[in-house]
Amino acid sequence: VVNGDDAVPYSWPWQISLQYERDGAFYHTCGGTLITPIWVMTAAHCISASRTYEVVLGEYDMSKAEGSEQRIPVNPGDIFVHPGWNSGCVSCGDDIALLKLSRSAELSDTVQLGCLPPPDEVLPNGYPCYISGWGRLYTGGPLPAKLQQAFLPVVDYAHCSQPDWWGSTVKTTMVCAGGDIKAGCNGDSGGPLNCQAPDGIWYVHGVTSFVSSRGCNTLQKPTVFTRVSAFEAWIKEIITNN
Ligand SMILES: CC(C)c1ccc(NC(=O)[C@H](Cc2ccccc2)NC(=O)[C@H](CCCC[NH3+])NC(=O)C(F)(F)F)cc1
Repeated sequence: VVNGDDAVPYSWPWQISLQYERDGAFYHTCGGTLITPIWVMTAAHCISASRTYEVVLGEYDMSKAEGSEQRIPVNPGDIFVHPGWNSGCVSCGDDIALLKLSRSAELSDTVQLGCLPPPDEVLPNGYPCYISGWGRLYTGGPLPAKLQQAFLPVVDYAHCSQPDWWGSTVKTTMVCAGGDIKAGCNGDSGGPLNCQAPDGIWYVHGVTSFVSSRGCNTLQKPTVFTRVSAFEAWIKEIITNN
């Protein structure tokens, strides 16, 4: 997250860290959202068939063990990438995947479920949301130890698809947010776009998908998210049948 702040510890208790194994150690590669005690929602582009993954819940400061972490392996056969995803075409969309955990997460005040928005709900321009993640602090920069967050207002499709914004790269199955000096960055992929409803409930409206290859916080190139409300039938189908 570029130009964000340290989140209040465990204030986004559905945020997870997706980690892959290399030479016997695990490394953060993407964010994700716990949506049921055994299902995590992340980005399809986070998944490589050849890798072994673990999900870390109840994480805040990556540099120390704080007692609330739960490390749960993901079995290779329990990774469901959206059938429409094309790894050579991030702008084609469908950048969403579901991971079934090998055991149930224990819910607590540091590990909670993220709520899915009403199906097909599209937020208006300027709606206040927050991105959270352990992605780079600036383009090419370091990963933070503590979970970061940044205020990222929604840029509606009418604005986001303007020629000098994302043009035809953005689709209606995506949500844009930001476009100023705050942005997601590598390592935030797969994580949530958190938006509070009038009744005070937080909903996860986006899965962090892409930023401009000219740099994470490029003006008029808002961070682009998979629009969760466009994929609820698929999410329900996968969770019901597996
Ligand atoms: C034109 C369109 C096809 C398009 C193609 C690629 C991109 N962006 C990118 O490829 C930039 C490149 C980059 C590297 C380093 C720093 C900043 C940006 N990376 C990204 O946007 C990667 C997803 C890449 C998926 C494809 N392999 N996502 C992210 O970094 C995140 F965190 F924002 F989700 C954006 C749009």
